[in-house]
Amino acid sequence: MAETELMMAARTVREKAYAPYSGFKVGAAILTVHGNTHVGCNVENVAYPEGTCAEAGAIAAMIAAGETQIAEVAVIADSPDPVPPCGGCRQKLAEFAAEDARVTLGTTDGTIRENSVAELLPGAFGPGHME
Ligand SMILES: O=c1ccn([C@H]2C[C@H](O)[C@@H](CO)O2)c(=O)[nH]1
Ligand SMILES: [Zn+2]
Repeated sequence: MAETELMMAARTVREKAYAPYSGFKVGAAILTVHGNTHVGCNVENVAYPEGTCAEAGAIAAMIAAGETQIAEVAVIADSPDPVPPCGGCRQKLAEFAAEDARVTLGTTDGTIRENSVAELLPGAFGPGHME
């Protein structure tokens, strides 16, 4: 099956990742409910915990562009199996995406896996828990 435009956007931004410490480049692309695409890549730091994930970069770009509603997400890495977002990124995605929003995880060789946001973060902490 042909790769989606969203995955192609993630594939392209992945090349720009700054990952000299892990050598593991990741690209992420967000499609918003308004039909716009925002991309991000991982940005590492010599102080390792200061590094940021590709998903976080794409979310930051979306917010900087004035949008808050994620319709779909694509994430890509050069790995044997599709790499799932880390725990922190699952919570970040849940902040801006409906539970049924699709997250497509891909490898550079074309394997994909699809999950909803709710599948990635079941029982998510949300605003309702603070009422
Ligand atoms: O979903 C993921 C998983 C990992 N990474 C990055 C963080 C770090 O720079 C490198 C290795 O963990 O991959 C992401 O950007 N997104
Ligand atoms: Zn992450």
